[in-house]
Amino acid sequence: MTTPAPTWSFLGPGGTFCESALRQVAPRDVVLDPCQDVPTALDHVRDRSAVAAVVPIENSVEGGVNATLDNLVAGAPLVIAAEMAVPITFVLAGRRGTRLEDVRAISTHPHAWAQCRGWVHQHLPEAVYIEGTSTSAPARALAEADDAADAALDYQAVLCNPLAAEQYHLNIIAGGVADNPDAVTRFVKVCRPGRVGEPTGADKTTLLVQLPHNRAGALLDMLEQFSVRGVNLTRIESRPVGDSLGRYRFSIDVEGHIREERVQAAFIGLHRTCPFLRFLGSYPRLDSLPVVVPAGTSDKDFVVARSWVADVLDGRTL
Ligand SMILES: O=C(O)C(=O)C[C@]1(C(=O)O)C=C[C@@H](O)C=C1
Repeated sequence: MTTPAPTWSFLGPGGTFCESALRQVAPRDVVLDPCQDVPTALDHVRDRSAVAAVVPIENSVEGGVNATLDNLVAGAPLVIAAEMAVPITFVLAGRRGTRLEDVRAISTHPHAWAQCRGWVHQHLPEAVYIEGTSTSAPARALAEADDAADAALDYQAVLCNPLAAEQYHLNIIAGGVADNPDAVTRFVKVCRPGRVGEPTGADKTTLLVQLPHNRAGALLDMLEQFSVRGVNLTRIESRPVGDSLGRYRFSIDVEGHIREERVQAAFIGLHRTCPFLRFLGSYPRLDSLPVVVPAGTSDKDFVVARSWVADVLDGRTL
């Protein structure tokens, strides 16, 4: 009996940067499940119609991707299993015959627009922006618009992945469009939670934590849970809880794996002192750089210290 090919959801349609990220890690026989937005892609993992989703989480120009950060806190728990980075450059593409001077309106994903605003301002200062659900959705719509419907489309060009321009047979009006040529977006592969795997020595852990309300020093106390255990933070972002002003959750990446003692100890401290804590996965870090474990915080240090306590309790140590 052959096992069916796994289905992976992602922000579609085909040709998004998200699909480029998925291709880095998905098995060859993957069944693609392109979704119209990030929450739908994540819900397909929750309802078991997909085994994994690939979604953007952090953009080097725009920062955290709120659609992903907010969904990971809201629905049934999911965990990050891998991270991928995709260098981002755009092309300005249109239907055959469209010239730069014909472009009065451009559609793309808001993050893409944020990364190309300067270029557009310089080359098409009059062009207006039409929001798209992804970089490739307006590309596909432009390609599918027949001449009769063309008048109904309110844009003449899109900013998209060069792969999308190719896939939808659009003409490239301008290539290498980007205000920052080194822009990178970090994507994550997200799965349903299961038994946590083993550490590789070069891991990252993602979590969400909410501070106790209205308490002086609450943020400092939370950060100390990491610093006293030698756990280094690589990202921290605040997101409003949503129910009233002034209440925030923090989305945090730390170096290390939840199977490591010092990371576990930090989680235990947070669990004792914060009203909300969600573990969002321990996974190999992209750059494979081994995590530096400060003196006194290695697993061995914890084991030795615990056995000293056991000796005290048993009356073996004075
Ligand atoms: O629309 C796409 O192609 C996506 O993969 C989404 C996304 C994002 O959310 O940031 C990813 C990379 C680019 O920065 C622009 C858009």
